[in-house]
Amino acid sequence: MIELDAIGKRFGTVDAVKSVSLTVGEGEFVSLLGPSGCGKTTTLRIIAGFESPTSGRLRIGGREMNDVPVERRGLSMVFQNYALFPHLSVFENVAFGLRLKRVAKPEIEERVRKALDQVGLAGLGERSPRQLSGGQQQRVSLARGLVVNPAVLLMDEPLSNLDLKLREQLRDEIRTLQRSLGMTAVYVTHDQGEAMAMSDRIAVMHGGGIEQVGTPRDIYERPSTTFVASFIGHCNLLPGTLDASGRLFRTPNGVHLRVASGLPPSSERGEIRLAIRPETVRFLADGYERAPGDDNLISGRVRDIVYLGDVAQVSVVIMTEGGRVAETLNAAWRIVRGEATPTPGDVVRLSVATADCIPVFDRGA
Ligand SMILES: Nc1ncnc2c1ncn2[C@@H]1O[C@H](COP(=O)(O)OP(=O)(O)OP(=O)(O)O)[C@@H](O)[C@H]1O
Repeated sequence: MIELDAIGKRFGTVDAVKSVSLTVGEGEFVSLLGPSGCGKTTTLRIIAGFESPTSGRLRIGGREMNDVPVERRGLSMVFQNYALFPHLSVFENVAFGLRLKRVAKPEIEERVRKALDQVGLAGLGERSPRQLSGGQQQRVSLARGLVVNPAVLLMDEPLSNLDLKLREQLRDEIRTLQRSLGMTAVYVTHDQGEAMAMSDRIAVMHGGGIEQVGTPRDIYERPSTTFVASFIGHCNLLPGTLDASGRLFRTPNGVHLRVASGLPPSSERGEIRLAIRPETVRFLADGYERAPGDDNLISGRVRDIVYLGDVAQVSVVIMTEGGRVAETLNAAWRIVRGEATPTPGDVVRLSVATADCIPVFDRGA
């Protein structure tokens, strides 16, 4: 449905977007996720037609769009700040696009009522936007986007002005509506939880480029770059090098870990690190001298423990076979009521599956 082919955008000397290629399928919900300034809004504005790319091609529904004006692209955009007309009623705000298109009056009536109904605002059409809460105002702007039956709905941080509870409620509503209408959606956010909960796929952006595209689960469980591993959730990132087979990782302090394969060709790689999610580290019962199956066995001493309610974050200083002190590894200890947790100074044995030791590389911004 949407194809970005090596899209770039330069403002003066700033490369806001660098050779972004991305395909969004019909009916798919894709998020552009990344920190402030990484180029996600600019990418969305290029899809919308508010900015023209400096390089690359954009196609929507198979049609070249580079020179097509905003209003002929068949899409709607929902903004962070709602962008409602304060002097028009809720009804008129939603009807605005239809009036521009000279849709007949009775049809406008019907479509606006339906759109207000879809976003849970039935009966509030005569109010002024000023008489609505932030969440209700964002619902109006969503209804205004939906009422024109767009092939594509673009959303730029639509929930970031709302409080947490409302954000969670609205994100579920938007997702349900998008699915039931079968609309294609591109959603910009810097909130990883939002991207995870809503998206079919996530494109993680950094420094104007895409670092990785994948399902929320791919991105979390199989990060391919250092940035993705650290931006999404918590992650240990051990320094070190891979041997020639690509299956054994060595840290500068002499810790050896067998790893998952699957790094891209060496030409693309910068510095390598080993990504290990804390919850994939298992604590072995006393007396274990070997890790189960093919897993890595790690011995260490507990340095610190932080209680977080459902889990405790345990930082363990790894000890090499020669008894030397090496890198620190954070592990998540699942709290069970009434059971003791490790305490600082304890010697522990840990195991991590080979498949959960993931070499990642630094793509560089
Ligand atoms: N009109 C503009 N003129 C000059 N520079 C711009 C313009 N718009 C964006 N930029 C720059 O391009 C880069 C990317 O901006 P963009 O707004 O796309 O990032 P973003 O990821 O959406 O960030 P945020 O979450 O803060 O909105 C930034 O360095 C920004 O300062």
